[in-house]
Amino acid sequence: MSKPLRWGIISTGGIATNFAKDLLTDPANRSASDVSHVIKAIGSRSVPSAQKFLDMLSSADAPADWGGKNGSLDGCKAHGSYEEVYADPNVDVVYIGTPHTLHHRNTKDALLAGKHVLCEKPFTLNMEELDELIAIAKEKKLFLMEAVWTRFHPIMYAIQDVLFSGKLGKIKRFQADFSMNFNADKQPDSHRMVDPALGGGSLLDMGPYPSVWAMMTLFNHPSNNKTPPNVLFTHQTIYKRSNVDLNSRWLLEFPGLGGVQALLTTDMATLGCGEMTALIDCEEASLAIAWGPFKPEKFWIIPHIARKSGSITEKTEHSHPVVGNSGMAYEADEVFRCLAKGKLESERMPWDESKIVQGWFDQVRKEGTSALKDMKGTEGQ
Ligand SMILES: NC(=O)C1=CN([C@@H]2O[C@H](COP(=O)(O)OP(=O)(O)OC[C@H]3O[C@@H](n4cnc5c(N)ncnc54)[C@H](OP(=O)(O)O)[C@@H]3O)[C@@H](O)[C@H]2O)C=CC1
Ligand SMILES: O=C1OC[C@@H](O)[C@H](O)[C@H]1O
Repeated sequence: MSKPLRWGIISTGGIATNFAKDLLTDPANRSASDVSHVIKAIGSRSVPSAQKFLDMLSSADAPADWGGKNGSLDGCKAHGSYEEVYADPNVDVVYIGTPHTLHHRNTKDALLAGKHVLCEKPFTLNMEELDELIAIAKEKKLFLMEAVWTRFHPIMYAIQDVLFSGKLGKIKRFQADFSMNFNADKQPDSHRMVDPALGGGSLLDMGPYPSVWAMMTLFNHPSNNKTPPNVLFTHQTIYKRSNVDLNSRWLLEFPGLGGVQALLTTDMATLGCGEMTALIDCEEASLAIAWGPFKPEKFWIIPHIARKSGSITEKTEHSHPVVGNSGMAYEADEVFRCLAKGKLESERMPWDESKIVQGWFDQVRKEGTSALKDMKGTEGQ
């Protein structure tokens, strides 16, 4: 195994907490004998908050307590600015867990300081920002990846195996949804789901998940030959209080799959059914993916028995849990493996696929009426 990968963590919010804890879990519990992660720096907008985060990691419960006991936090510094993490010589790669509108600024600063970057979803606010980051990564020969963790989960590989084997026949129709009630009315104006200045609304926060299922099952289907879909229509309903989108819908058509249509939806004010997140209707049966869209652990193959068609006769349940971590360690392992091989981008989460999804979001925003419609990014700044 190569040397441990030395992480710097930018921000101390909800997801940075989950990610950092997962770095401290035992890779053996997820059968990853070839990786090793250590955390060398925490960056927050204030020293007390960085220190509090470090203290929390140092006293984390199982399974994240493994790292503390095994030296993964040794020499970790609590910095009162993000810049100090970018400049820290003990850091190889920076994880960015800030609100959406800061992703471009933070990633650019880290790359310009010579660090590899794993940045939370959605990668950027618009295509121009993303193009600029990719150009910098290429020029400086640095690794760059959008942290779409679901791509690396055991269930994603299992679902692709079933669909790509052809045993369900051709895919005919697709729908995927992320609906959850964020109780926006009860949140302060500054909440990242409410505030347009932080990239609020359902599209940018929740949209990566219906998108990941469409990308991994349809776009990456061998018969599709990586042909990008057309966006047939888009719609957004607006939250009057702050003018962000309460829900978004967009309909894709995949010419490479004979015109399969995919309806993608997000809602931040409506609870979905809570059982299912995506449905893929195929010739021989349907494949239904359990909730939640970010980390389902089960899927079902459902025969067309009632309609007396299809060759599959039994409904079957398939369980593929995340093991020994909360689901974010797999993407960290991908970063380790890519860097060990000297790669600048991941084949499982390539730049071009981030760009396809970014293109959908740009179109949905431009065709909608939210405050984010004409919002300028920070590219070039
Ligand atoms: N992969 C996944 O499952 C998930 C991903 N996410 C993504 O992670 C990112 C952050 O989400 P989440 O952790 O829920 O957000 P939080 O609001 O919990 O945390 C965001 C952090 O960003 C830092 N920050 C810097 N500037 C600001 C600002 N102006 N306002 C607020 N915070 C600021 C703060 O850290 P500090 O004060 O230390 O600088 C803050 O704690 C988003 O991109 C989101 O889409 C979110 C949830 C799940
Ligand atoms: O990425 C995410 O997944 C889980 C959701 O609760 C969260 O809002 C979103 O950012």
